[in-house]
Amino acid sequence: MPNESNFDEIYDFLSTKFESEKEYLQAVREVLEDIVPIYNANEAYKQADIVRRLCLPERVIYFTVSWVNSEGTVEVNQAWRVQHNGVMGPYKGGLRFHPTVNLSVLKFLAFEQCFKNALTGLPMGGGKGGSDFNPKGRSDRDIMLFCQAFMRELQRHIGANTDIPAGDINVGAREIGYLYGEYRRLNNKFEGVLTGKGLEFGGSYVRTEATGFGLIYFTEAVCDANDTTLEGKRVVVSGAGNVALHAAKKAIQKGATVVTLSNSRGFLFCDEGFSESDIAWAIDAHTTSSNVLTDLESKGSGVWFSDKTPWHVKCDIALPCATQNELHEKDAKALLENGCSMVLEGANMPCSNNAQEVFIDSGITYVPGKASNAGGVALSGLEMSQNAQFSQHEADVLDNELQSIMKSIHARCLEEAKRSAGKDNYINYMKGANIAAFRRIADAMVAQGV
Ligand SMILES: NC(=O)C1=CN([C@@H]2O[C@H](COP(=O)(O)OP(=O)(O)OC[C@H]3O[C@@H](n4cnc5c(N)ncnc54)[C@H](O)[C@@H]3O)[C@@H](O)[C@H]2O)C=CC1
Ligand SMILES: O=C(O)CCC(=O)C(=O)O
Repeated sequence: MPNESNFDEIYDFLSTKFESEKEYLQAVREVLEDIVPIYNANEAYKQADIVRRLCLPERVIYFTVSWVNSEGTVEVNQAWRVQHNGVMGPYKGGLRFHPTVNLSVLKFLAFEQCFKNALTGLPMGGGKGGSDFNPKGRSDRDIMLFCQAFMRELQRHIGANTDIPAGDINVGAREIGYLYGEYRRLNNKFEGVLTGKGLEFGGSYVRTEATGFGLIYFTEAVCDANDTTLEGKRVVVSGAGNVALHAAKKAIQKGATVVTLSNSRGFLFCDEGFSESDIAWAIDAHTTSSNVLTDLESKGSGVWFSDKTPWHVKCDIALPCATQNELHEKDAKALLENGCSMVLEGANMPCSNNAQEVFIDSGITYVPGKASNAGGVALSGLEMSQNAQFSQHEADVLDNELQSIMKSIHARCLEEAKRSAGKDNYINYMKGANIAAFRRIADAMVAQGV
């Protein structure tokens, strides 16, 4: 029996079942509007009830992490791994340690990850995980103890061909090292079960840089499609973590002027643009400093604005690279008023639905993170294949591969956006990304049966 569907029917079904999961519903809503017409036009998709099945995670693992900190006190944290969809390959996606982590946040991230991973063209399904543990201000030893306790639970659900976690907010090289060490000790296996590992134990060159660099390679492809370049463009970046700093570094190398960086406490403004050495310093310091941006100000670079976001700063390009829902409708309007003509997401879902509408209605270029920040997971895919071959490729080879993957993601999105463009010929990258990814996943789901 074919399952004809419409947006309201599916969205109502999900919002009744998961009423309190606002981030998950937001991410699903963003995709559903674009894919329901594609679904309804395809008998095989309808026969297999693809849309409803694709919106629901295949498996959600919940566990409690009880651990003893370095002072001997027992601490208890909540943790999850959402294995959303595995038709394209082993579940793949990062781990986030942050007090705001909950099931809704991880379900939205895992859902988006499936679309992102499909866009890379590599054989990876989508997943995401993490914990409400807050590593800020904790000793190195506490972080190690937490990571070990977390992995003692997680290890039974993952594996190099099953589910391969990586880093995300507050999970970088140090945490991946502790997690990997515990997995190896418990399983007596040296396998590519995590990506983002140290170069000495199966890590890949360019993985650390890949998300931020990939974002700039995608931006270059957009510029190219619009007969322009990054040279001389003013760029507003939010965030001051892995993605933001590597995006800033590559943008500067391409001749752009990066005028802001930010964190949850405010933003740093540098009218003449940060130098490459400012950013190199911040890349070294950001995991140990309690506020790398005020430290940068103390070194004479930029002016710090407490409790403010960077969206009212004049720019040509905005790159939100911090966290979800950091850019709202009023911020989108401020960016437009100040001449911004391109917004490309480095973070996952940083723009609210209303902000996205402002960009799209105004006709400026807006690219969702599932396309523009896919460089990180793409390089993770390359780390997995290096691990499977027990090999390690050179940095320049991997950087070239990253550039070519970002170009082909851009081409896939552009092709679908052109195909679905209205009379105004607006290139809707969000629609292009959603549809291009959906077709790949839906075809794989049909092929694998119900
Ligand atoms: N690390 C990776 O490879 C990838 C990360 N992402 C996404 O990029 C974003 C940033 O991740 P990373 O740079 O890896 O994390 P990170 O932990 O290195 O940096 C996060 C940055 O965001 C800032 N931040 C966090 N919450 C904030 C808030 N409420 N308001 C303003 N700033 C806030 C932090 O101060 C920090 O500067 C996240 O949305 C993540 O999901 C996406 C693709 C891959
Ligand atoms: O490298 C990975 O596996 C995941 C990266 C990630 O979490 C993301 O793309 O949001």
